[in-house]
Amino acid sequence: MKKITVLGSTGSIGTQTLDIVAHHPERYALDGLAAGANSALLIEQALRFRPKRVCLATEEAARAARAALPQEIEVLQGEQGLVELAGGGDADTVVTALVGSRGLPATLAAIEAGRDIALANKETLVTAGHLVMEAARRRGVSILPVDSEHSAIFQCLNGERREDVRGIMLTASGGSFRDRTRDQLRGVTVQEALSHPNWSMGAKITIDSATMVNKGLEVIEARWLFGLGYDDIGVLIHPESIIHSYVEFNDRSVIAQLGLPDMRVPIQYALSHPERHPSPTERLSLAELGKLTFREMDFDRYRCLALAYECGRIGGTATTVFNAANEVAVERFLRGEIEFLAIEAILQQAMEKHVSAFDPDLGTIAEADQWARRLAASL
Ligand SMILES: NC(=O)C1=CN([C@@H]2O[C@H](COP(=O)(O)OP(=O)(O)OC[C@H]3O[C@@H](n4cnc5c(N)ncnc54)[C@H](OP(=O)(O)O)[C@@H]3O)[C@@H](O)[C@H]2O)C=CC1
Ligand SMILES: CC(=O)[C@@H](O)[C@H](O)COP(=O)(O)O
Ligand SMILES: [Mn+2]
Repeated sequence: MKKITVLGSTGSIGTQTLDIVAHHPERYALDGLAAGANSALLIEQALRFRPKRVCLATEEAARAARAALPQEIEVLQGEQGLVELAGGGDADTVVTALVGSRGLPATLAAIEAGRDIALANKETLVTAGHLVMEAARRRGVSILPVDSEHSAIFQCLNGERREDVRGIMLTASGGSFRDRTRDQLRGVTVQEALSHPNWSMGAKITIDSATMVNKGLEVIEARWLFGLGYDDIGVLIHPESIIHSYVEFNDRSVIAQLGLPDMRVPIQYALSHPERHPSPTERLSLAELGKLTFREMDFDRYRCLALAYECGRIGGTATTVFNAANEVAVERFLRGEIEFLAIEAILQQAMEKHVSAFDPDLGTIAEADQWARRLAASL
């Protein structure tokens, strides 16, 4: 029986992880659950799956959980509670499914405690990839990708020698506005931006997908997960999201991973690796689909992706700043404070003003993150 802790259990990835756990009660049990303020759903999950401990971000939500849950389920609270939940208990794997760089301390705590990480929270790698990967190496823990593209690459690399890899290609749906020109992006609404063509996801990543920041974060995520240079990581628009990514080898062979757009497949693989178990998801029928289409990435149309590559190549705190400025800009767009195209403008300005610090420690990363947040809030 594999014991699992889910950070962000009430979100899109979190609820789908619990779906997988429910589908395989003989294989998986929950050790801990954490959420932000949604105490109602977390209580429901805790009563159903009976973890030993839960954590909520706000005091009010934690109070509600203490009142509703039996005494044997311990209720933790706040950032410190999250770190305790991730690093304590006896989970084999911690699924990092909360959103944003706030996931970093808990991810590091889980790694230090020797837990394997099923990593959805890509912002932690973008913010401090070198620290996360170095801690994982030192503690001998596996970082198993949940992100669909990285799960695809991970599967394609299975049994291959790294020196035989020529490069990887991450596929991108193109997001909510893929059929619009830049001019047509002026005045788009939050509602329009939130309607992703293929995936049902949390609000922040859905906006990231529309700006193509998501693919930028994924390029940086891939750099850390697979140890590749930025010249060897490409992005291709694939509107159907059936080919989740592919690897090209030196002999010109290309190995791709395909499947319907359903995150329960990569989530389950991150938990079952190296085994594969029956899945509660639909089968892919290429005959029914008939055709798959592709478009060259247009870096003038999707300038945020070009910016992400630039930050990645600079390295150090440049990616920390890119991520933090984006988190704030997306929150502001979702609140209706700024236009869609202002997200890109804020990222551009943050990058122009930032002087990257190299090989930053946690303190330097926290400073850069806070600096970028203040700047992005003021622009
Ligand atoms: N959704 C998807 O298909 C994919 C997502 N990812 C990545 O996975 C991560 C999660 O995305 P997604 O599931 O879409 O996001 P959601 O917004 O759906 O869920 C976010 C989760 O984080 C919790 N949370 C928010 N604030 C805090 C906090 N302060 N402390 C603890 N928990 C908190 C939320 O709790 P509450 O409900 O209480 O607010 C919720 O459980 C992101 O990094 C995203 O980029 C990667 C690939 C695909
Ligand atoms: C499901 C998943 O992994 C998302 O990160 C997805 O990639 C978003 O779709 P885009 O290809 O539009 O960014
Ligand atoms: Mn993805």
